[in-house]
Amino acid sequence: MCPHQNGDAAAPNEPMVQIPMEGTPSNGKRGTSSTNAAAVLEKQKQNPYAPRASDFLSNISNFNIIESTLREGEQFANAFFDTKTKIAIAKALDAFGVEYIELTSPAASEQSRSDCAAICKLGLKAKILTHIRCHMDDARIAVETGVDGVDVVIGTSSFLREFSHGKDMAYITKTAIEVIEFVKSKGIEVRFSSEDSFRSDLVDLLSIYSTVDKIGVNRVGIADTVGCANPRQVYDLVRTLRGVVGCDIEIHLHNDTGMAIANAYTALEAGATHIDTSVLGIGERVGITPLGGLVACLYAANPEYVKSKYNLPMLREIENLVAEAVEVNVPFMNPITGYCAFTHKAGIHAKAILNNPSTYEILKPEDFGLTRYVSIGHRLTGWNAVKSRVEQLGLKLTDEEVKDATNKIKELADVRTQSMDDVDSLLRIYHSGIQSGELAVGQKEALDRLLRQHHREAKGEREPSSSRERPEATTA
Ligand SMILES: CC(=O)SCCNC(=O)CCNC(=O)[C@H](O)C(C)(C)COP(=O)(O)OP(=O)(O)OC[C@H]1O[C@@H](n2cnc3c(N)ncnc32)[C@H](O)[C@@H]1OP(=O)(O)O
Ligand SMILES: O=C(O)CCC(=O)C(=O)O
Ligand SMILES: [Zn+2]
Repeated sequence: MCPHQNGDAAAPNEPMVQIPMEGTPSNGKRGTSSTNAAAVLEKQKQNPYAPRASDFLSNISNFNIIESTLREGEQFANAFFDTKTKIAIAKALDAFGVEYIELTSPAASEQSRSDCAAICKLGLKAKILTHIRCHMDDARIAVETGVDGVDVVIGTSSFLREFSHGKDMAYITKTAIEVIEFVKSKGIEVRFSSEDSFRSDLVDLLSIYSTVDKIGVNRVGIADTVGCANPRQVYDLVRTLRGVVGCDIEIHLHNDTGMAIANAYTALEAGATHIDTSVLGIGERVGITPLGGLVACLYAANPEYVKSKYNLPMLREIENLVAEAVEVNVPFMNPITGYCAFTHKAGIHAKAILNNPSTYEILKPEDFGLTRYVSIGHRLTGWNAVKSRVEQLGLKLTDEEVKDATNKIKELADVRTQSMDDVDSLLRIYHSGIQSGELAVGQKEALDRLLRQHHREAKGEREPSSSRERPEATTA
């Protein structure tokens, strides 16, 4: 079980030191889209990766999240959300600050319809959307639920036209107009999306988007339904569409090849305004752009893009809520909340992290209500990490002595990873040996004797800790 799911911060099965957050220098900030051209050019001279003047289309500092855990997420094979769980997830997402919450079609089942109506009555700040087929029957049910908007979708690729609904572009266009005008007549938002956009004919796409834009659709949506798109294709399609429609542009990206976060970021750079996410990325197959991963990616561009809008420390709680609801663990490599997301191990990393966490961290754990750790009791450790533990324990050792003790930790860790208790006892024994004069730097046999003596004394009081013991994280 991941420690996060026990409500604990990241902490792998190794001894770790929690290190201070104070005085952490801010991450290198990149300019915003409002930066003037001269400043941008100057910045580019210093950093070729800084935003370019041509990035005028970019919405990375100004975007909306359409959170689809309660629609796309319900399509995850393991998902079953009862009413109570749906309400808990909707409330948590609202408290986090997402702009929109998308719900399963009320045409799916009677329970789906009544849950949709119930969530609409919660009075959340987030706008509530439901997601329907491009069909008048679905639209009539949707507008009666009390939603703030309806997301309409229909497949435009040859695959879907042939093997799903069997309709041609003329029929799709005619029905889209009818459904959009009907939803608009109810005074609520309407979005039109082409399913499987990246395998659709570009002329067909631009033609239907242009038509629905002209009749006043609020947003058009692009969907990488099969997860086949790469960032360059996403950039090209969104940028082209940006030149064709005046309305907002939403994008929905599946993660079959692991591109969903990169593609979402690129879509914003190209002028998309709304990104679909789900918590932990759950959805059909391997799902879509994960909320946490998107937040991490935008934070890395500039922390203010997300800090100003979202309650970042809630992310872990929301992920745990959804993970529990769909009976999965938060993946160990999950951005931000993964088991070891803020744990540093190798000696070279540990030294630099202790001097300045930004050396090896692009995300500040404290911004997410999380804690940074340095792992010590392993063969990759270094004397700087050990010294920081020595200081935390209030022991007085010279640098030479810390290096000597570090050699012993490495020798022991070559056999098995040392727990925090193991490291602490070794350091205390080493320290008292030095204080009493029983030990001096380099006296390996004397140190071994003192350690053996300690183990004999401890025997019977407690079992030696196992190499995979749950670590204690100590406060700095
Ligand atoms: C890529 C996506 O994730 S899109 C969203 C997917 N979401 C859902 O499917 C919601 C849950 N779905 C359901 O509960 C059901 O599939 C329902 C209620 C929507 C439809 O159920 P059924 O009427 O039994 O049809 P079934 O699911 O077998 O087939 C889908 C039907 O919708 C039609 N269809 C498929 N996509 C669309 C579309 N975008 N617009 C209009 N009609 C469509 C198909 O042609 C088929 O029609 P048919 O009954 O004439 O064969
Ligand atoms: O409505 C949309 O834009 C996307 C629908 C969907 O889930 C998909 O195409 O994968
Ligand atoms: Zn999808």
